[in-house]
Amino acid sequence: MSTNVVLTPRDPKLMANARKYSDALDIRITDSSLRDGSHHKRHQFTEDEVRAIVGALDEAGVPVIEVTHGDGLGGSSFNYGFSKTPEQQLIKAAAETAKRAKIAFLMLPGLGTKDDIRAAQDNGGQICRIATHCTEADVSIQHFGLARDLGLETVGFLMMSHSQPPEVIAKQARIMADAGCQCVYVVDSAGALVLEDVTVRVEALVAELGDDAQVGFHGHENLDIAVANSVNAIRAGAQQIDGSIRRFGAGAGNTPTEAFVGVCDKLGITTGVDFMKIADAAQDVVRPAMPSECLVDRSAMMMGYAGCYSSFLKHAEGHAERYGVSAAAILLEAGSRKLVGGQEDQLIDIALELKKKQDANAGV
Ligand SMILES: CC[C@H](O)CC(=O)C(=O)O
Ligand SMILES: [Mn+2]
Repeated sequence: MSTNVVLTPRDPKLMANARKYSDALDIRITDSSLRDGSHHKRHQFTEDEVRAIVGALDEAGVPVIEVTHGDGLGGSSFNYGFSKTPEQQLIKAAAETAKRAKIAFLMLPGLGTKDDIRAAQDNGGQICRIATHCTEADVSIQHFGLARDLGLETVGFLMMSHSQPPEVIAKQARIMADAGCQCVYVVDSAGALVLEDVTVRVEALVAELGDDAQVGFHGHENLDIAVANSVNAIRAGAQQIDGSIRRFGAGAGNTPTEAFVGVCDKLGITTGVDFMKIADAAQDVVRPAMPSECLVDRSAMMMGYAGCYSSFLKHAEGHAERYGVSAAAILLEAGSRKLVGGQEDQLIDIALELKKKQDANAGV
């Protein structure tokens, strides 16, 4: 367990790397509300909402803004939920609106294609974020190769990082870095990592990657500690951190960008984001575009507790209503079965099994 209690002085080589990718900021924040928040919004973003949110984030100084369907390029489908507005149109609107921020997009190999990456770049996307389950980094190799050939900046997402020990995800991070990934993220998809769980994973990646690639952290708020987890990630050497303004993300949402910026200000960690402006943006621009607040409610807590993929929440709520069972019970069971993204259909099986048990208990 780490004994770090203050911001770790960085290796000068890593800091040089940070300057290369992060414009001399201590850490670089990526706001994911227009991608991770797409889950909470059931993929119903309009172009006007994207322009308004990008404008406000850009004005506040957020350096990177991610825009895509919640499940990444090509996610608009029966299984994941159809987008109201084609994501490529939203990426284009974001790129047209941003004056300073770079626009990032997410893709999961097998769901998005190489042509989707090319289209996103044509529409103004500059950072290609490629996500795999944390034991399957090898499926991203050709996509990182393409992204680098196209001159895109690259980020890798090791999803469900709570489910594997540090040494396993460090080896997976090495696969991504060798394939051309410039920053590998520990992704706490379930919001299940608790404080030192983050520290040891980030430290393992930093040790493995050295100055070959940066390390990032993407948190979820299901157990209400995403800001603290993100600070731990920085102390362990992470140089890129994801937030979502107003926590607008899957499950209980992500690390709230505005609170995180405030905490960084107080800790002397430079983000380049103006706290007053981001606080205003959260309240005045982003909240009106949200269908509801992202809450640490019973279902969200079950996801963090059981290690369940945050984007299952809306699917589980739909099945719970349809079959008259508890969404929290579906999510708890999905966590114990270790379901991963792409297995959304199995939530229906769980709901039906719960219904059968419930009916049997009631003598139906
Ligand atoms: C694309 C699926 C997923 O929402 C990516 C992500 O943000 C996570 O795993 O937390
Ligand atoms: Mn997420």
